[in-house]
This record gives sequence, structure tokens and C-alpha cells, in this order.
Amino acid sequence: MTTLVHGPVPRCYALVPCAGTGSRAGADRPKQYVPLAGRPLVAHTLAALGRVPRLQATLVVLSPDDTLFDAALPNAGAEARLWTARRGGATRAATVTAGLEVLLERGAAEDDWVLVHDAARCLIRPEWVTQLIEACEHDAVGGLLALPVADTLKQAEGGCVAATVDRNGKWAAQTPQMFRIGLLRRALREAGDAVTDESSAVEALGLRPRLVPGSLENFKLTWPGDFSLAERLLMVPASNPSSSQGSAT
Ligand SMILES: Nc1ccn([C@@H]2O[C@H](COP(=O)(O)OP(=O)(O)OP(=O)(O)O)[C@@H](O)[C@H]2O)c(=O)n1
Ligand SMILES: C[C@](O)(CO)[C@H](O)COP(=O)(O)O
Repeated sequence: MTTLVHGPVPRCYALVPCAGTGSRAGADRPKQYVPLAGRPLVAHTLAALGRVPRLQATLVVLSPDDTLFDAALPNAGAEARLWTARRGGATRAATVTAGLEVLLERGAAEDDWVLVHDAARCLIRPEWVTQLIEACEHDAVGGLLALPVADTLKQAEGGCVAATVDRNGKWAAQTPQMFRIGLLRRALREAGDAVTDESSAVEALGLRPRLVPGSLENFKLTWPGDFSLAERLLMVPASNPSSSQGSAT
């Protein structure tokens, strides 16, 4: 009889960059702390991640100057699977890079998966995160939730249309974005601070992350008008919890 010897099963961690200022949102505080449907935005995000069975722990990376998280999540310290670190940087990439170091310091391995998820995407649902994990966990590279672009795309110049851009094969990147900790650490080190998502850094290594269809509801709160839309969505029970849109072509 042949005995198959497997190595340790890689674990999955979530890393939530939460150190931005939300300048485009125009709120009176960093947007992750704006109250929505009875609690701060980031509390919705963390509650959803806390319901993903496959996640070992969720690390929230705050600004060193943060004064609002403790009031926003007064029970955070009592939750074994919720970790915080005040190591955020000047850019999203710097915040994520610092968070990867914290995960390694806390016992994660370079081969473990990290799912980076924006604090500002508070409509994420646990089942979408699980779908991403199941779609990518046997890949060499990893992948991300994303949506095929449905609108016609315009290139702007001075407030007018300079050109119509071919939308064929174009996807809008969402989060979570899931990669091995060691690979993402190297990718971000080589890519520097300018990348706006983890996938771009990994692509720059010549790799091709998997596109996993997400949902329109998993949008990033960015502009002032986004808050009332998110609040309305948070107030209604999910009618079709596992609905995702699009298919990778
Ligand atoms: N230095 C930064 C910048 C951003 N983020 C986080 O990255 C996510 C996505 O970024 P974005 O929507 O751009 O947030 P802000 O940078 O806060 O917004 P803005 O660009 O409008 O200032 C947010 O959860 C934000 O808190 C971060 O942790 N550290
Ligand atoms: C990571 C991201 O949410 C994927 O769409 C996005 O790139 C963040 O961009 P921002 O420049 O931080 O708003």
C-alpha cells in the first residue's frame, strides 16, 4: 500500500488595510468609521470576514495615529480571531506590506494564503470570500474577486470624451485579493508604492492571477453618494446570498 505524505495544509488569513483618510468621501472622519446602519463601516466589513469559516484570523492594519478604531469596535480585543496592528503607511501598498510582516511575526508561514480586503468594501459576504478561496487554493498564483465591465468606457480629456475604449475582456478589480504571503511580499517589494492593488504587483512578476466573478454589491465606498446606497443595501436581507456576476473568459 502506498502512503501519501502531504505537507501542512496552508492556512488562510485576511488582512484589512484600514489606514486611509478617505479624502474622496468628504466625510468628517476617515470613511471606515462613518456610521452606517447602526455601526461604523469597518464593523460591517469585519463582521462579514468573521463569518468565513476558512479564515484563521483577520488582521486589521490601522494608522499609528488612529484614535477611532477602539470606539468603533469596543470588543475587538476579546475576539481571538481578530488582530490589530498600528503599522499603516502612507499608501495602501505600504499598509499591506506592513501587515504581511505582522502576519509572519504572529506565526503565519510564507506559504500561507493572505486575503487582502479593503476596509471600505463593507458589503462583502462570507460566501463570496469562500468562493474565492475555493477557486484559488489549488493554484500556484492566487486570484481576486472582479467583475466584467458592463458599461461602455470613455477616455476623458478636459471633461469631454476623447475616445471610447474597447471594454472587451476588461474586468474591474475588487477585493479580497488572495496570494501566498511570501509571493505577495516579494511582489510588493519589487513593485513599490505606486500599485493600487495586490494583483498589479503580482502581475508585474509575470504571473497571471485568476479572475473570480464577484458581485456589483461588493463595491468600494469611495464617493459621498456611496454611503446612502451602502446603507440601503445593508438594511435589506440578502435575497440571493450566493449570487455572483459574470464568468471568466
Ligand atoms: N495609506 C493607506 C491608504 C488606504 N488604505 C486603505 O485601503 C483601502 C482602499 O483605499 P481607498 O478606497 O483609496 O481609501 P482611502 O485611501 O482612505 O481613500 P481616498 O483615496 O479617497 O483618500 C481602504 O480601506 C483604506 O483604508 C490604507 O490602509 N492605507
Ligand atoms: C484594491 C482596489 O479596491 C481594487 O479595485 C482598488 O484598486 C483600491 O484603489 P484606491 O486607489 O485605493 O481607491
